[in-house]
Amino acid sequence: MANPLVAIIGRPNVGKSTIFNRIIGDRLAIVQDEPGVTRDRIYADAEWLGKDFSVIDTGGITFDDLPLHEEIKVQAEIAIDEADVIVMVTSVKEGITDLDDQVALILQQSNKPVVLAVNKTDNPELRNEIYEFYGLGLGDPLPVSGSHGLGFGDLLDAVVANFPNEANMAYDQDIIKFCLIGRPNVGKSSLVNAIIGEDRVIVSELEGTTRDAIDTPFMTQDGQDYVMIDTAGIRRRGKVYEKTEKYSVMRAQRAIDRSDVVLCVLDAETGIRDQDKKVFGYAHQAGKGIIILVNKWDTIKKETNTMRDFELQIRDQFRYLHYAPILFVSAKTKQRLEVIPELVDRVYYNRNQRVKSSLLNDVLSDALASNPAPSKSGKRLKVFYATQVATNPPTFVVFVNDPDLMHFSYERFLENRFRESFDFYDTPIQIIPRARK
Ligand SMILES: Nc1nc2c(ncn2[C@@H]2O[C@H](COP(=O)(O)OP(=O)(O)OP(=O)(O)O)[C@@H](O)[C@H]2O)c(=O)[nH]1
Ligand SMILES: Nc1nc2c(ncn2[C@@H]2O[C@H](COP(=O)(O)OP(=O)(O)OP(=O)(O)O)[C@@H](O)[C@H]2O)c(=O)[nH]1
Repeated sequence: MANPLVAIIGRPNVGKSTIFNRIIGDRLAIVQDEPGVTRDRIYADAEWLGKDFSVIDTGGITFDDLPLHEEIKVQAEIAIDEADVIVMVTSVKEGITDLDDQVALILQQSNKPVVLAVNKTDNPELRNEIYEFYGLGLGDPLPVSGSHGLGFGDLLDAVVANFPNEANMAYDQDIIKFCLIGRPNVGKSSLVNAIIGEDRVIVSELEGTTRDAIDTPFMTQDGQDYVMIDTAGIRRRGKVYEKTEKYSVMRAQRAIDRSDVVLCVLDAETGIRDQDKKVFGYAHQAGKGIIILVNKWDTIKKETNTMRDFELQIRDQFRYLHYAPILFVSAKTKQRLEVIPELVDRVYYNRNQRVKSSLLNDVLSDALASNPAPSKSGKRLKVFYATQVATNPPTFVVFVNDPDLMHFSYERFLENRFRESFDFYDTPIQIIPRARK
């Protein structure tokens, strides 16, 4: 379940972002009007010959107060700490530079697999010049051209060949994976400690599973296994790069990708900030089950409508999370923390439901009868039938006469009908309109 992570590193201007974009292909074409981290991306999913992985362009994590050669060292450190395979990018145009040598030295001392890409090899003549790159001591240099899209087959073959054994990376299917995300200081670590510290929780070693050192497995007394993914980054404390925003966003994205359910933590004391919206939006886009935790509830003076008003604010500012339950908690007083595992269970269970086609289509016909499909420029949308094609998140293909006639608001209407009729509470639902000939 954890996709292998590939880090792209190299000195400025060698073409890292060009190569990043080539590797992730058209995945940057993200639907507009959706919240989340869409621009200026340094982390994305990719696929090669049926193998899924994630890529990070460490060149995008910059440190204003560091001189260049120090900045590159930190980028290399991030790659070594996080990635399964590192792609070091150089350029045939300039040959080996001092900075290349420094980065190569750091990589040699790590025991991470490195694939060496010699970029800007735009034509066959330039291929003769790549041999000097053996001098970096990182194995065979592979010629690529980011701008012309050359050499990527061999490059990705070499990357994929270095992936760790899949069996070692997967948690068992019935283990519920969740993570806590939120901006610095909202209380993620305190929540983690308070949840794990509960008497009803037994920290288990998940025998037989090689678990990621940054994850915390535990079991509740009813025997349900959980893995808290990337335990709020607490084990990386002390690294220079820990506090930079791009790094923490990347880290959160990766934790979200690996989880079934995401606990989005807000701070009651400071209220909602713009920064909260970015990663919450990503969790929604990734189709995860979402629970909103309002932490530090102990700091708030309560009057009759305090909770209701706060809830209205959340609903207003996070409209796309209309399905997510909200829980007001305190890591300090432990208020309502005991509800969290139950809620995580419920979200997980709901997202994994599979609905019988006959029932689904009964609900669909009722929905169509109560609110007929709209028409657009004289053409009316006809909806024929629906079928559930996936769980976790629940995904439905709806067959129609012309998918272009499916308006967002009608899609939302069907989504809500399905949600209410089948207890798909707390989870995004995906609806894919498809033409039936
Ligand atoms: N000739 C040639 N130019 C390339 C190739 N790939 C990238 N470039 C150019 O090299 C320059 C740098 O490319 P980027 O992808 O921005 O390089 P980068 O390593 O991400 O740079 P930083 O953001 O400074 O770290 C741009 O002008 C690209 O158009 C290539 O394969 N051939
Ligand atoms: N009053 C009150 N304070 C809290 C609560 N939870 C956390 N805090 C305090 O908030 C501060 C930040 O808590 P952390 O748990 O370190 O927050 P974090 O989100 O892990 O922070 P980063 O590691 O910086 O991302 C600490 O001083 C905590 O003691 C709470 O429920 N009530």
